[in-house]
Amino acid sequence: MTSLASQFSCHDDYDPNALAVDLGRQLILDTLTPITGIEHIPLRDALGRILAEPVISPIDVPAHDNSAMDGYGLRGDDLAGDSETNLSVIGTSFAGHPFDGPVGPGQAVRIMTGAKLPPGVDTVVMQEVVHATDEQVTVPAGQRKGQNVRRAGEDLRGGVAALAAGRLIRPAELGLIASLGIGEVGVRRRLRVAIFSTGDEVISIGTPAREGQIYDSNRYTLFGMLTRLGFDVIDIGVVRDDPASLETTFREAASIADAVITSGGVSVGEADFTRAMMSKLGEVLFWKIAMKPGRPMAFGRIGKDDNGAWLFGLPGNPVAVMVTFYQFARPALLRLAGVAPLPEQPLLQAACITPIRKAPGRTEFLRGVLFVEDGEWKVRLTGAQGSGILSSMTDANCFIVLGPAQGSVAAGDPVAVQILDGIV
Ligand SMILES: Nc1nc2c(c(=O)[nH]1)N[C@H]1C(S)=C(S)[C@@H](COP(=O)(O)OP(=O)(O)OC[C@H]3O[C@@H](n4cnc5c(N)ncnc54)[C@H](O)[C@@H]3O)O[C@H]1N2
Ligand code: MOO
Repeated sequence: MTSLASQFSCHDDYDPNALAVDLGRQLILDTLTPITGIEHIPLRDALGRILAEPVISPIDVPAHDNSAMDGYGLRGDDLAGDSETNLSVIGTSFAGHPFDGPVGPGQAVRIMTGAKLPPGVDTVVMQEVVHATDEQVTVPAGQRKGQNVRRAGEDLRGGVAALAAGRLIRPAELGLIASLGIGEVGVRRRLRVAIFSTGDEVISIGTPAREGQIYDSNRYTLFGMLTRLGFDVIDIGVVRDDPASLETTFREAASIADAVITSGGVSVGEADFTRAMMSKLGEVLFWKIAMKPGRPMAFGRIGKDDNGAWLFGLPGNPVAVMVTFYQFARPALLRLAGVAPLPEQPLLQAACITPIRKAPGRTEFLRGVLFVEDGEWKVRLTGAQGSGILSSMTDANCFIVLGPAQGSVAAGDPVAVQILDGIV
């Protein structure tokens, strides 16, 4: 690997004292190369996985011209234009049971939605607008040749890539692949991510907390965020602030995972052995990011080749873990897992009803509740915003993103909002 330090320090904008959020994110993305390895799996199992090869359509979808309405199929040239058209009904075309014979001038067929157009038919008139008996149909003036017809291949063309490699398979992709008659797909193997927490004060649930001890929440938020991305999570537990245990754990984690995420120990405290151990075992950069929360962060690689893994050393504070995960680790891990570069998630603009004090110079990610009032997007703060206050995340449905140039926000000012949950 090219030296991370040399790569990053030669960047014009690099400031080791406070790296801009966008720059840090980009530097990480530029460093990572996706994992390799393809698994061929049944379609339903592919939900949430990433295509390792394109899906080539073996057929046109739809396979034939068909009706978009229940009504009458006819020849567009028969339409009289400004007056009614009378046609004789010679049969019915059902979806799955087409009317095979040709439809000649002056003739029509009863046709259902999805039914193949018989030869000669190029136009469908919906049944609600006609007068019809079993033998005869009267079509009103004003119908257009070619209307209400779905053309063969208008969704997907045979021989062409319907989905590119690197596409995340969501419900829409499952349906689209199924529409091609394909029951198995080639996906990237699942990304393996090891997590552990550090700190003598941190204990796992199940152990009674003594004075000064706290329950580990970071492994749970990390487990949740990683699992929702479809990754395999290897939970290593809590590691004491002790160099020997840290060294063993880092080595083991790097040998079994593609990426290791730790929380705590990246600041400058006297018990921050994690930081020293990361430096000893790999090429790791310690960043101060110009953001709040989530100022200290480590990124790099520990271990060598197959025994190595990418490292994200997130700060210990529970909200800082979630913010740095969403802003840095999430896009990086998706790239590592093989997702093709994603368009930037669009930020919404909303009127902030809570005034916020802020000095320019860093990006702040405040926890907010986005809502609609009087037809307008509005957002309010969840309450206290300390980086240890995890209830500010549970109450939130969005981050309010105040960029580096932004100063204080007055009530009613527009702010950028990043929505936490989508519907797909
Ligand atoms: N002199 C300075 N002090 C601090 C700085 C600084 O720049 N200079 N930065 C502050 C910021 S910002 C943060 S964030 C923290 C990050 O420090 P560490 O990554 O070393 O984290 P810890 O000190 O280990 O823990 C911070 C905080 O979070 C609690 N914690 C840790 N792990 C967990 C866990 N698994 N579950 C729940 N809570 C956890 C821990 O008890 C501490 O309260 O440093 C500041 N200080
Ligand atoms: O910025 Mo620190 O990361 O929580 O408060």
